[in-house]
Amino acid sequence: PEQTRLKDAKKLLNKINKESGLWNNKVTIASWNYASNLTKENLATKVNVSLQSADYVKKMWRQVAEYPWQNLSDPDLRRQFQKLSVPGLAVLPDAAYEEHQNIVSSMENTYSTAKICEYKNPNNCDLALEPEITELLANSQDPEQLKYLWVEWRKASGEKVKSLYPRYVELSNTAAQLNNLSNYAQYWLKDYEADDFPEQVDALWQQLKPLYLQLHAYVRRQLREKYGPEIVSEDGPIPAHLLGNMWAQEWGSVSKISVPFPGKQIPDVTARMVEQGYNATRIFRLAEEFFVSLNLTRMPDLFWKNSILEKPNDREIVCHASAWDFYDGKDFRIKQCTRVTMDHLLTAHHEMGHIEYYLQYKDQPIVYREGANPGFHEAIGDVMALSASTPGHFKKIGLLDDDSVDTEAIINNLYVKGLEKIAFLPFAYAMDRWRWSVFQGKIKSDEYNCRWWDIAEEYQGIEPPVDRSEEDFDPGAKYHIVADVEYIRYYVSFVIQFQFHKALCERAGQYDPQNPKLKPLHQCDIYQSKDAGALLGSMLQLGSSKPWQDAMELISGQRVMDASGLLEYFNPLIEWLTAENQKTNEYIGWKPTTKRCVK
Ligand SMILES: C=C(C[SeH])C(=O)N1CCC[C@H]1C(=O)O
Ligand SMILES: [Zn+2]
Repeated sequence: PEQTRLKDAKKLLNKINKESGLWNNKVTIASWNYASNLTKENLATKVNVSLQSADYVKKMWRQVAEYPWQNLSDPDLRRQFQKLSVPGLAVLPDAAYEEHQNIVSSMENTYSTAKICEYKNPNNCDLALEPEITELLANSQDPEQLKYLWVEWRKASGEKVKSLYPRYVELSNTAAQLNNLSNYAQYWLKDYEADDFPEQVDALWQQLKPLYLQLHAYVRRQLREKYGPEIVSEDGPIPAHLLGNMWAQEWGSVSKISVPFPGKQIPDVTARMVEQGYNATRIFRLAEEFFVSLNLTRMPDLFWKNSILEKPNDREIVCHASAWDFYDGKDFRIKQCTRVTMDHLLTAHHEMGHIEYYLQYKDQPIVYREGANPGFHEAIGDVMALSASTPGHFKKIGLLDDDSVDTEAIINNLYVKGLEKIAFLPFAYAMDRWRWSVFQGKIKSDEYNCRWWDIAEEYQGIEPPVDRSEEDFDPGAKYHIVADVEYIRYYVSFVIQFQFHKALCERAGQYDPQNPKLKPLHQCDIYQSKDAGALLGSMLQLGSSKPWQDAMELISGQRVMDASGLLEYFNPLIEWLTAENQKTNEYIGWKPTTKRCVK
């Protein structure tokens, strides 16, 4: 009878839940130990533990496959079994799984330990991406030095892992097929629970591209005025090395030379943070205080004890910021090579958003301890940062004196935010447009690099500072490519975080589209709103126990991703940029690059 079957099913799920919790904890500890001390011994231990864990996963996988769970009457039990039936890479045969682990660890190690020599000083070849190269790229205004850093980083990172990537693709696709999915792109996309998800992503891009074109045209003009028409053309792609970021993924660093109203306040609080003696711990305590003000959960003591918030000077570690769940309901950590800058203050909120999500769903079954979809997990911290980085909030915490909100100040603030949020969209889309095509076999290994630049030109309207070739492997110069981390999650996050922001601002009584007497969306600060915190917390507690459309409906009343929050937030900027580009008769868009990519 059905009751007996349900009782049996729950018993099996409880057993699997307990076992997989223990194995996840062991694997996460071994992964943490390697990522925070990149030695051969720690790598061997990590691979060894994950192979043991994979043996368990394969056994569990077979047990689930033989269990008649598909016709259980309880949809929640079916959902748990469905997730257990697609366990991922661990179902590769041991040798293949070990090879996949070693390839990814090797690519990530190369990236994390890559060094280049100082520009015009071959005696110092100790520059790492974090902090040295990142800071030079953000602050230098010497186009030759910028070109040098851009090229040398790619030689030291991407080019070094080029030979490994085809085998990584092959093994990843094999794993996907063992999981009954056609390729690794489909394996990644399954987490978005929508057959037309790529089309949803493209529809959002069609809606947002006009914003990007206006920002692109305005920034290109500003860079041309700074660096001259020889380097920055009137109607071509923007040379990627001038945008203040190694991957041109966010352009915040060029605000100082391009802000619309230079005399007015620019909300870059880095200098004030340094002046006030901010350090890593104080940055994270400030972020925590924001979550606590919403009546969300504070960081457990273990978090402060086990996290690594500053780059150690006695060993090599993976400096790319990350947040870790150890699946025991107690141990949650961040690893970040924190610098005292506004950018890292925002990143601290981003990472702590992951920890808050872990804390909120820590009592869910293991299979549900993930975001409603991966984009949700990336959005939470950014939603806090949207409030925490308003001029009004910065003034409240003493990081900004002038929080005036006259038109010119508003345009400056939205411009700085737009360089971070609007510029990012085509980059994030391009990242997985390229990888989806690679996993689907539409891009072959002998055209990896030139197709990468076709896509970067098509979506971002950027070009390399020098010709490229298939000797290069520029995708491998970006962390998520070498570390096997899916990226469309960030594109989703940068859209839905404004949907969440709008919903929480309304719940906090800070914003109402029908009431112009309240503040505009971009000035909303949900700080100390227990109502907003309760609404957000109720969504976070779900983990992935419900389809993301249910979680979206709970917080925003909608069951779809919707760009109108982002469009509303940036509306004053879009109007200003459009008018400004008309005034200067700017060419909107870009003609094909003159740079070549040699097959
Ligand atoms: C901060 C993290 C760790 Se989840 C990150 O990788 N981000 C955050 C924004 C986009 C993306 C990147 O750096 O490429
Ligand atoms: Zn993240």
